[in-house]
Amino acid sequence: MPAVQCRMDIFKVFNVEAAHRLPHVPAGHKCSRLHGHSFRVEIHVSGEPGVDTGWVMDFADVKAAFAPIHDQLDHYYLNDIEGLDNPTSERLSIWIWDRLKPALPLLSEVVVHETCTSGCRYRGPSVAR
Ligand SMILES: Nc1nc2c(c(=O)[nH]1)N=C([C@H](O)[C@H](O)COP(=O)(O)OP(=O)(O)OP(=O)(O)O)CN2
Ligand SMILES: [Zn+2]
Repeated sequence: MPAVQCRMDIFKVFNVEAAHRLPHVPAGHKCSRLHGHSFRVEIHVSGEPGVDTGWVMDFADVKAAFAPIHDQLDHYYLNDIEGLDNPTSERLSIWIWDRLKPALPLLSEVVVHETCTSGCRYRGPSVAR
């Protein structure tokens, strides 16, 4: 009998206060104006819990990996940040993934909640065929 596989997804949630505007929306669109959000960012990590630790990885290590990214975003005007000149939820998810993945190889998903009712879920680049 093969050992039971127990792949799990763990996550940690971070708050990012930031301002932005969307430069490519049609004239008169509300998001062309400068405004701010309390972004909620979920960082998901997938793997098998260790036999002894009982965890996929320590939540504190997820927090430590995300800290430099949080520092670059929190209380900033996102459009000023390199690579975020058009800071949609989609672009922000990719931006976070690209910077976090090297430090967090088990990263499986980045979720950006821009408001209580809208956001983006990104699971990394599609595999080229
Ligand atoms: N696909 C996307 N659409 C929109 C984005 C985005 O990043 N990706 N962003 C915005 C705006 O930045 C806006 O702040 C959020 O839009 P919206 O959900 O319409 O905000 P509301 O709070 O007004 O939504 P309710 O309908 O009142 O819940 C727009 N679109
Ligand atoms: Zn917005």
